[in-house]
Amino acid sequence: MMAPVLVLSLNPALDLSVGLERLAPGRVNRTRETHLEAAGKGVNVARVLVALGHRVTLSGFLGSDNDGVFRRAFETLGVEDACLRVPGETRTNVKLAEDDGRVTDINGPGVIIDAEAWLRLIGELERRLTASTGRPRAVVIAGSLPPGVTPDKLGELVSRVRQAGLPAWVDTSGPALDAAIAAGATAVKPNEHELAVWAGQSALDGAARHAAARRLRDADVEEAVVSAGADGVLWLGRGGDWQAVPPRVAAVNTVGAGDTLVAALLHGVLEEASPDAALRLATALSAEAVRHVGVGRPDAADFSELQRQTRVSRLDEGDDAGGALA
Ligand SMILES: O=P(O)(O)OC[C@H]1O[C@](O)(CO)[C@@H](O)[C@@H]1O
Repeated sequence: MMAPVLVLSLNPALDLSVGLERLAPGRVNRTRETHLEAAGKGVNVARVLVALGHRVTLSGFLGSDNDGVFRRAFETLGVEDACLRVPGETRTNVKLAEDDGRVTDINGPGVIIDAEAWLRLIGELERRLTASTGRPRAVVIAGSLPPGVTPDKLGELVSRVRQAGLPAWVDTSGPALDAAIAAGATAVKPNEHELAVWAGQSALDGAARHAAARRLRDADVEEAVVSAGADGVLWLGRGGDWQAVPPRVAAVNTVGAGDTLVAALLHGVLEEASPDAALRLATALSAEAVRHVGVGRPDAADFSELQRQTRVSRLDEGDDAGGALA
């Protein structure tokens, strides 16, 4: 079994994925298929880490009124369920996936977290960070903040993880991203839009995106990772500046691709893979994810081929890197 990881999902979601030919706003639409799944960024990260062989404990908050789908998913996956139950329902997020690959996300705010629930989470985190056995090797905090959890509170989680001497990988956006960076997050993964917001610009591409990613790393982040859909991934970290471009795939549903990237890249770092092999695996798995509803499947029959077709290059030296992580 590979390194144990603690994942904090502060704002999980039931994802209702709806496949339809073309969305006609304001009209009656007929769906082709619908699929309800336990999700949210932290839950998706946990799924991928488990598929890659890690022991995963998931904590955070779940509404006690509708936790059945989550309980069953965690049991099936073999994820240790350390989620705290709070009164109410976990939000349902709707994902409208049209035939041309366009996806419309409709995400709810989440269940209200009061001071008592927050203290319970801090207690749970401290127990995990100081456990004499099964202590995690890394902590991932992924997703938006539910009502009642301020960016400062997210910063408190990051600080506690860092004070315990563990890496904190954070995938969030807006003021929460600022707070995570200020608190010393080890790694952050905005997408290109979230990076533009962070950089105070309307949009970023090419050299401007690379420059903003450099600023992010220089904000004292060890690993700055930027996902940009079919344009690929920028990874500026301790192993240098890297870029990966995935092979073209038929996009069915892009939801979960970024979560797949975070999990698979952390896997590579924990397993001490070379930067090019780690980035190749993570980028290829993220491309695999967009071919269907849900996260990337490392057991896909053509996964080695997807890795082989992923172009990885070093930006600060200019040499093309080869090799795939088995
Ligand atoms: O926490 P946020 O930013 O609202 O995002 C939640 C959504 O993100 C996803 O995890 C995909 O990244 C979905 O499963 C979920 O509905």
